[in-house]
Amino acid sequence: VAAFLRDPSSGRVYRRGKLIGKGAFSHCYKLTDMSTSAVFALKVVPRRGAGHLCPGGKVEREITLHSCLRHRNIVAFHGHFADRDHVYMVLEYCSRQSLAHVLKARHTLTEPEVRYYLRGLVSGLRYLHQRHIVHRDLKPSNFFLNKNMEVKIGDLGLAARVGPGGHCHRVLCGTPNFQAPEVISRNGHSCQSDIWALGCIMYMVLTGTPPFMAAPLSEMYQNIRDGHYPEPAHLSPNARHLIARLLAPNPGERPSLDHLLEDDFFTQGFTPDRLPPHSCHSPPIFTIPLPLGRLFQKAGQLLLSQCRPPCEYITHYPCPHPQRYISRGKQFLCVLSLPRQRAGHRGVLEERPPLTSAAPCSGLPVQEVSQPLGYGVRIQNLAANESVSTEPEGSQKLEVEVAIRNLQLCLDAGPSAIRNPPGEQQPVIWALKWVDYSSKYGFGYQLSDGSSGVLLRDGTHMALRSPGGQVCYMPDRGKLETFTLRDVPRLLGTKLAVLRLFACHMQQQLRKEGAPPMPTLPARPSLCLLRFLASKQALLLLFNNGTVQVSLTGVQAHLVLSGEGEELLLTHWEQGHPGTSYSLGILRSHGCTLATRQLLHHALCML
Ligand SMILES: Nc1ncnc2c1ncn2[C@@H]1O[C@H](COP(=O)(O)OP(=O)(O)OP(=O)(O)O)[C@@H](O)[C@H]1O
Repeated sequence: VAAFLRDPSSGRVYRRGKLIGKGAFSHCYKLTDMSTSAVFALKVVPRRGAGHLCPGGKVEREITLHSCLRHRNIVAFHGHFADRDHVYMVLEYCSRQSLAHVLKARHTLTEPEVRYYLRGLVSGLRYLHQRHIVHRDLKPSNFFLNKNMEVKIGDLGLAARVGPGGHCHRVLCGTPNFQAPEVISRNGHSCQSDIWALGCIMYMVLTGTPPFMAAPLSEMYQNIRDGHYPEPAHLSPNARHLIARLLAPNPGERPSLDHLLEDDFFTQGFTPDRLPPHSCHSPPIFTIPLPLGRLFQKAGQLLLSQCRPPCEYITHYPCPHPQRYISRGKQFLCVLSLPRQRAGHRGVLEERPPLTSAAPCSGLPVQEVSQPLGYGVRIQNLAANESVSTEPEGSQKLEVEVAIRNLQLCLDAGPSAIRNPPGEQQPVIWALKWVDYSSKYGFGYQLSDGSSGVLLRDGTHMALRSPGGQVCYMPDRGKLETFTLRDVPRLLGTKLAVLRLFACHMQQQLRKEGAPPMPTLPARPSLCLLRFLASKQALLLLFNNGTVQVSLTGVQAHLVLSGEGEELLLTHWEQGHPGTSYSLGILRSHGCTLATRQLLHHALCML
């Protein structure tokens, strides 16, 4: 191949660079446009072999199909030309080579990485299928990675258009390990056959080997037809379940690309927005025990820069380190506020937002201290004027009052008893797990119905509802915006990333603890955490539907007050026991134990 090449139709002159690699029919070189210095990959096919540019031939078909595609997850096709000896295709240069190269170095990938790659691949493949094109040769070596670790489907040498029946010619093509049952049975390749290949790839990147690889080939083909593959027992239940769905022998039973990302594997696990380049040769670190490490820090810095303009909200106490703010025995109220600043900026005092006259407690003496991550903390001395109203407009006062009334109702219901009355088991929504990182990002929690939420530092709330992965965002009290995971606006991307980090961490913790499967309860899109309050003995959570949860610190004991009026239900969990619920009527007739009363009382004092 000449050192300089000229595309006769555009007049562009290119300099051929080093050989990147060789395929069965082609060589690939680095290529530089002499006038713009733009770098490309040059795929060179010899004309004597597969490169016959005959109409309907392999190369002709590849060029015809590939040249009209434009998608961020498909290798871009920039042009083609030919000379006497070769056909040249000018392609987007993917400097980090392919997923096959990553696998060679890594052997297996982590689930968050697999979600990341699959999300890109599903997007690119959906684009192809919408244009009635099937790839027919999906495999790690055809998934290219650019400098930013974005994944791109490439090598459309075997791609074909499907006919009106949804199938293309009944030929046996593609890599044998990834061929679908209908392909080896010569029923033709369809979009579902590509989805089968995705299942094989998912299995392979998680376990290190393809699901079907027996020798002789006839035995492997039989396993493919039967959908028999070694059970990857060490993978998470969600991963195994999705693999089984993708590898359904009946093509009609495989999930469609439109619904694939709604599978629990995606909605119940963290998906990074990008991968670090070092993940090509070593596993990226996503889950570091609290504090959740660098990734959180990055997400948090982004969050700080993307949050709406400095907003103040009063912590009645989500303040993580109260002792820091108590000075000379005086009672202080902390007002945390986000400064207008760029991500990564660490200066605080110079950048703090000005006090506005609308600030809830303006007029009081104000002290300032600095915080390492870059937000200002204004401390207001309540002792100066304790009667001042600390409730901002549209506050949570009503919910607090309702919660106090309900706690009081239970306390007043009946006398102390030696043991709790006979209860029943009811499906109750409560927080099984939480992550308090409110000093930087927010308070994340995982509910018993499988959904997770985060009360962010700017007072907004975001939840990921299960099943289906609906994202519910509350920018303000009483306002609810819902999105599918795919449609979440870019502006909310970082908040979603923080929520997913929390969710991933909590799910892993629950898995480690061997938590029982979540019960299926009706989804409540508008359910959100209003406040959390911590004392030395307990954590109290207050939800906007009036539910109050008190969880004892150090001991596995939780009390949840849900419902209202005569429907009020007090549910009690103790280590190793299932939750037991008592109606108000039962409490009235039997009373409750002193321990339960003390917990109720403690919650009342906290509120
Ligand atoms: N757009 C690209 N950017 C960077 N490297 C590429 C690009 N396209 C191909 N390569 C690299 O060039 C080599 C040859 O790729 P090519 O697509 O020609 O063959 P293959 O996919 O490896 O084999 P086959 O054609 O037999 O499936 C591979 O190592 C591949 O990683």
